[in-house]
Parts: sequence; structure tokens; C-alpha cells
Amino acid sequence: MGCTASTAFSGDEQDPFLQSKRANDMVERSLQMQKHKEKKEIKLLLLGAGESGKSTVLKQLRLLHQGGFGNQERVQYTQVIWADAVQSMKILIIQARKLGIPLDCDNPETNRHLFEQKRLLLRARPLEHIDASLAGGSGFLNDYVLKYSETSENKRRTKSTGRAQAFQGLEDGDTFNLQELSEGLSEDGTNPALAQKQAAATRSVSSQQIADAISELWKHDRGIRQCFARSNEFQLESSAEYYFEHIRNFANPGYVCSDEDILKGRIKTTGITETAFNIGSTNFKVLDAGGQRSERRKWIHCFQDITAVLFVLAVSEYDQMLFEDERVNRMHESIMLFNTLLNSKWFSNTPFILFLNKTDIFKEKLTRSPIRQYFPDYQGRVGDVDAGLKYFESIFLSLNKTGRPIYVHRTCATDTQSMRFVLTAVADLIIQQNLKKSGIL
Ligand SMILES: Nc1nc2c(ncn2[C@@H]2O[C@H](COP(=O)(O)OP(=O)(O)OP(=O)(O)O)[C@@H](O)[C@H]2O)c(=O)[nH]1
Ligand SMILES: [Mg+2]
Repeated sequence: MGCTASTAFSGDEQDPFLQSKRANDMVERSLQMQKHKEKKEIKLLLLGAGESGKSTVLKQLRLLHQGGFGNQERVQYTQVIWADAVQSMKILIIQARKLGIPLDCDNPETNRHLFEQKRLLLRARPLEHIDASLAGGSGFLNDYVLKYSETSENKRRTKSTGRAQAFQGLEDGDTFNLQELSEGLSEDGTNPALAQKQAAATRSVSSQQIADAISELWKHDRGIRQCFARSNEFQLESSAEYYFEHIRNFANPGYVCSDEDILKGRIKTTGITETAFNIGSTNFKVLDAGGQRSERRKWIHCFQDITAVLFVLAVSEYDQMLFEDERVNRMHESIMLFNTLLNSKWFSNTPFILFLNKTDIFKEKLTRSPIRQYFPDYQGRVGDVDAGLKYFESIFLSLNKTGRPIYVHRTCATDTQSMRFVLTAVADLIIQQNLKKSGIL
């Protein structure tokens, strides 16, 4: 019998019909497996204007599903936050003078202590106190120049107003030294001349002294507070207040950033990053795109095979202008972007999730910065958070020409506890939608 079976088997091997059926079965099985894998693989695309909070949402996903941040990243954020904190306080001093806000620290007769603190701060060169290569090398330095150099600000102003503006407000030799910056731009970030300067500067003004100066000015100068309350009129880091409140930590050479610091820190995204997680048995790929105008031309490269788009809107920025072009209101820019994406052919079948983000800042600023000043058709009461959020939500929903649902969440992306709930709900929704689309549900 064994012999017969064996003969029958070798007979099958010769049968061209059976051979072709086996080959077909194999292709079919492999297609099935591929399909099954695709159903289990989800691609979530984070989009929105610059600084809206996309990377912060991604950081929360990493905390939830990837065990958080590595040591290198913690060191990087310590460096970046230090540089941003020092420059942010300088910006407040400079802008107060431009806006005609009297500063206590400008008056040595009445406030000698703050006057000295200010002089010390204005002498500080943050790049001399950090390791630029650990902060991100040439990418960090390029970004730093773009954000803080006088030339770069003048360029943006010229673009916005159509004419060059004399840079007012600088005193005490507080010019940005572009030569020093370009020295720092050497590829490896270990420039010997810069290192020498760093050593000399550290001897003259220590990080601790700079941190004390920032802390004192923040706590005791009424003009600095007034200027901060008007920071929608110029460009200031979203988390500047947090940096000032915690500045003494960052001056400590052995300090390692906490999760909260990293969530508050800002490193502009360049290009598109891809991060993979497993949520249950589903493989999630999250694509985080840089949102500033110059970054958007890269977006199209990742528009294919997207399971869901998560559009992040900084709802608090209704009274702020774009960093890239100070003629354009940030909310108007987001409305335009959302309209284009939602109604584009690329996403005609893709679910959209909308995060009304930075609700904490929104709540805090509503009374001092009435929505109607920027959106004259707003009918709600001044300071009414719910009415304000509903108003902006309805503008975004009204752009939907496709009739498909848009899932809206009000978020504070820096708050881990609340984001845990939101992101779990979003992941469940996307998984369900994906199963429905693939005919499993
Ligand atoms: N207070 C507060 N700050 C937030 C919130 N979301 C983000 N931020 C801060 O806003 C800044 C910018 O956030 P990012 O996540 O880097 O913004 P982005 O959209 O990735 O910006 P690009 O990479 O330029 O497109 C960071 O300093 C964040 O800590 C929020 O809900 N509340
Ligand atoms: Mg980003």
C-alpha cells in the first residue's frame, strides 16, 4: 500500500493541472496572508501647521506604547530647552522695549538688583553653555539661527511688512553674533575656537547665575509679566513659562530631562518621521510631518495608503501670526490647510480626526484676548471657553464637503493623563474603522 501511495504521489507530481493548481493555491495563500497583514497594519498620518502639537501627540503615543524616551533624547532636550529659555527671556526684554512696556529691570535707581540681573542675562550666550552636538548638531544650530538671529528676524519682518525695519530694543551689547553661530555650524559641532570661548564664558558667567537672573526677572519684574501677556504679538516659544519656572533644573550640569520636560520642549520637525508601535495585535505606523510652510512640500510623499489622518489644530493660536509669515493669522492658515487636505482626492475615503489642541492655553488667554477681536462674527461671551471651542469646531466641520464623519477631540497634548484616554479612544476607533473597511466587521 505504501508502494501504491508512493506511486500515486509521483504521478501527481507529473500532473500539469495539479501542479498549476498548487502554484495558484500558493499565490492565493500568500495574497491572503498579505491582505491579513495589511488589515492589521495601520498608518496614521499627523498633519497640521507648525507648532500645533503633532510631535507632542507622537511623544504621548511613545510614552503609552513604546516605553518612553531614551537617555540621549533626554540630554538633547536639556540642551535645547536651556538655549530656548535664555533666548525667550531676552526676547521678552527686547519686545517690552519695542512695545513701550516699562521694565523694572531697566531702572537702576529703583531696582538695582533686577538691573544687574538683566545685564548679566543679556551678556549670556546660550550656545557657549551647551554642547551643540548633543543638542542636535547642525540641525539644531540652523534652527537656532532661524529663530533667534537678528538677520533672520529682519528678513521675516521685511517679508511681512514689505520694508526693512531697524532692529530696535537692543541694549547692553546684546547683538546676536552671527560669526559665532556660523563657527558653531561646523559639521561635528566641536569647534576648538568655540570650545575656548565656552570655557572663558563659563568662567565669567555661570549657568547658575544665568538661571538665577531668569528666575528673578520672571518672578519680580512686572514689565516682563505684562510683556509675556502680550506674547501673541511676537514669536515666543509656547512653553517659555514652563522653562522659566523650572530654569534652575536646566542649569544643573548633571540634570537629565523628565518626561514632562520633553513634552514641553520643542524641536521643530524636519521632513517626515515614521514610528512603529504594536497596539494589541495591530501594528501602528505613525507618520509625523513637519508643519511649517517650507516642510509641506514633502507631505505628498506619504499620502498613499493612509488609514487615518489626525489633524492637529492649536486652537489657542487664534490671536497669533505665523512664524514663517507674520502677515498671516495662524488660525486662518490652519483653516486653509484643513480645507485643502479634507477635500483632496488623496483622502476621499480616509477618516479624519481633529484635535483642538492647546486647550489649556486657550482657556487661560480667552479673557485677555477676546476672540471677536480676531474673528468679528463670533457671537459668544468673552471668556466662554465652551462657546469659543464650539465656534472654532463649527468652522472646521463646515469645511467638510464630503459628508463623511470627522471625529473631534479637545486636547492638551502635554497632559499625559488626559491624552492616555484620548489616544486609546482614537486607536480603538481607527482599528474598528479599518476592520469595517476591509469587510471583517
Ligand atoms: N501648553 C501646551 N503646550 C503644548 C500643547 N501641545 C503642544 N505644546 C507645546 O507646543 C510646542 C510645539 O509642539 P510640537 O509638538 O513640537 O509642534 P509640531 O506641530 O510638531 O510642530 P512642527 O514640528 O514645527 O510641525 C512644544 O513646546 C509643545 O510642548 C498643549 O496642548 N498645551
Ligand atoms: Mg513636529
